Amino acid sequence: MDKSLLNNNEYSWCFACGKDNPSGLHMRFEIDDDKCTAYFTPRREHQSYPGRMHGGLVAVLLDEVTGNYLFAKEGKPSYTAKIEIRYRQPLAIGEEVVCTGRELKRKGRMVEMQGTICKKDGTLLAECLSKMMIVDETPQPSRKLAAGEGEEE
Ligand SMILES: CCCCC/C=C\C/C=C\C/C=C\C/C=C\CCCC(=O)SCCNC(=O)CCNC(=O)[C@H](O)C(C)(C)COP(=O)(O)OP(=O)(O)OC[C@H]1O[C@@H](n2cnc3c(N)ncnc32)[C@H](O)[C@@H]1OP(=O)(O)O
Repeated sequence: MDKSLLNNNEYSWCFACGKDNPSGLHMRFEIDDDKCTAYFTPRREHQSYPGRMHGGLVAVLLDEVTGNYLFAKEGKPSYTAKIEIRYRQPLAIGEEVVCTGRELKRKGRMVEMQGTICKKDGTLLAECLSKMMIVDETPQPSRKLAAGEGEEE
């Protein structure tokens, strides 16, 4: 993998894992041969209805853990082309969960991924099936940001 990509200043603003994004989730990952794992504890600012994590942010956890597995394996970014989520049980605010991403199969540049989120006792809370397209180019920042516009005043 080209480690210089990971030190790219723009990448460090990723909402899910970017270390410089003050509004981000700051996810961290462990990569094995066949899977990526992330541990995450939803906080109050991630809430939808009282006590439960917002479903859109649950989708971020699944999207990121699958995308990270593919990036670690390929050394290239991939874009989410499709993601289908089954929300089985709520993710409780303050309770750590285990997120896992794996590859199921691929055809050309399109890779089918599976993501799961479980409680520490193994109870399945949410799962996804997604399609990710591997890309050769390095994603570019928006022209406005590159020109120094679009930052907060
Ligand atoms: C500035 C520097 C930054 C540096 C960063 C560098 C590195 C990053 C480092 C680390 C990354 C680490 C981890 C990543 C973690 C998480 C990942 C997050 C991912 C995202 O958060 S990402 C944002 C949301 N996402 C998008 O923003 C995608 C928008 N979209 C597109 O960009 C295009 O849409 C694209 C590329 C998907 C495809 O476009 P395309 O032009 O390449 O391909 P095309 O459309 O021609 O399709 C070719 C064949 O795929 C089939 N096909 C297409 N789509 C399909 C679908 N959904 N279902 C079934 N089949 C499909 C067609 O039917 C055709 O099939 P056939 O050839 O048989 O006809």
